[in-house]
Amino acid sequence: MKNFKTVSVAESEQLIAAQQPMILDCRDLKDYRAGHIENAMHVHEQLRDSLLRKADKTKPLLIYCYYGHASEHLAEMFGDFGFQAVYSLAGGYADWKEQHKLER
Ligand SMILES: O=S(=O)([O-])[S-]
Repeated sequence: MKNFKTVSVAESEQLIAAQQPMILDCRDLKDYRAGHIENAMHVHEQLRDSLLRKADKTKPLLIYCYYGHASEHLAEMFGDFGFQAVYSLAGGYADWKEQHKLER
């Protein structure tokens, strides 16, 4: 059984507004620096490992990457470690940006 949920941009916005998840960006650092979802943290290996070991497993977690593939693997890993509410952004930052471009 899948231990995380895939969410659209619209669903992720609702999630952010309602539950203030921890937001993890697993793209390259330079791309994170060039722009990221507000309040997202860049996940490097060390942060990932320390979160897996020490973070509150009941706190929702929203993970995104470029197009929504890498984030699924990471989401699965957090799910395997017992995190209870893990979400992967379908379409990744590309979709997020596209959506926000259209709104402007
Ligand atoms: O970031 S990605 O795995 O979707 S290309």
